[in-house]
Amino acid sequence: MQPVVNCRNLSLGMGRPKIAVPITGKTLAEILAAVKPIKAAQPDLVEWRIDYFDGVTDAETLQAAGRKLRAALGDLALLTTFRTKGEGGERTLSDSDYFKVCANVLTGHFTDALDIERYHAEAAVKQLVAQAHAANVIVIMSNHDFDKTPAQAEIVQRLTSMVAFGADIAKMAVMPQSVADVLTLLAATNEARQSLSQPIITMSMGDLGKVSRLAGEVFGSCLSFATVGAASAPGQIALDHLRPALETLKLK
Ligand SMILES: O=C1C[C@@](O)(C(=O)O)C[C@@H](O)[C@@H]1O
Repeated sequence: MQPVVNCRNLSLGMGRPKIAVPITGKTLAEILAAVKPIKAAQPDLVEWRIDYFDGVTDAETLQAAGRKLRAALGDLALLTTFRTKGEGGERTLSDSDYFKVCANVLTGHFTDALDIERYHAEAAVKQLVAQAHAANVIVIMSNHDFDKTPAQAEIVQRLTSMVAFGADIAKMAVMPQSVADVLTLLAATNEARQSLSQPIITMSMGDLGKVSRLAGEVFGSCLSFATVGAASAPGQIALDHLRPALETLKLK
């Protein structure tokens, strides 16, 4: 039995990979304007990339915007992510501000899932995981390498350590410099999905890695990020192209 995580109305880890679409608006007006076309495209989940949002460091502004977004999304599952600059995000924050922002997301009660970056201080990461679980929020723990693709064993080890830190889902995004790097990511995905007790999300970024965003059901990644409008990382495929490809590659 493959591990499955339920998030709102989604079962992650079962069947075809689910499709997430990022919202990267800077203002509340831009964020809310993105909702209509995204809903029309019918993704499975929306990712709010709050590192793009101008008001992210003010708790009240963040929470008020989060509640408006939540209401606008209806029953669509929401993942909230602050991606730090060092991992490919828009904004630099001190570690303590990063954890404050994430805690403000949780006390705002608007999100179904929270992205927590693995490579911050262990005690702080574990405390945030506990806070998320107490609030019934799914933890998607993450690590991004925008320069290279680590060795297969290293990718598996990082995903394994995320599960050891309490992740409900472990996520790894890497940059390929060669076709062999894409194969490394796919092999690591297949290995980790067999050894871990939780579902995983992986992707090889950029054009070379696009194939990894299509083939999750075969290799073991439960979610693929697609675009409706702006992309939030290199290599993301338009949702209208991704969905039929995932259906085509579906395992009977
Ligand atoms: O972790 C990820 C994956 C991602 O980096 C991608 O490559 O699709 C896009 C990010 O918005 C998201 O938080």
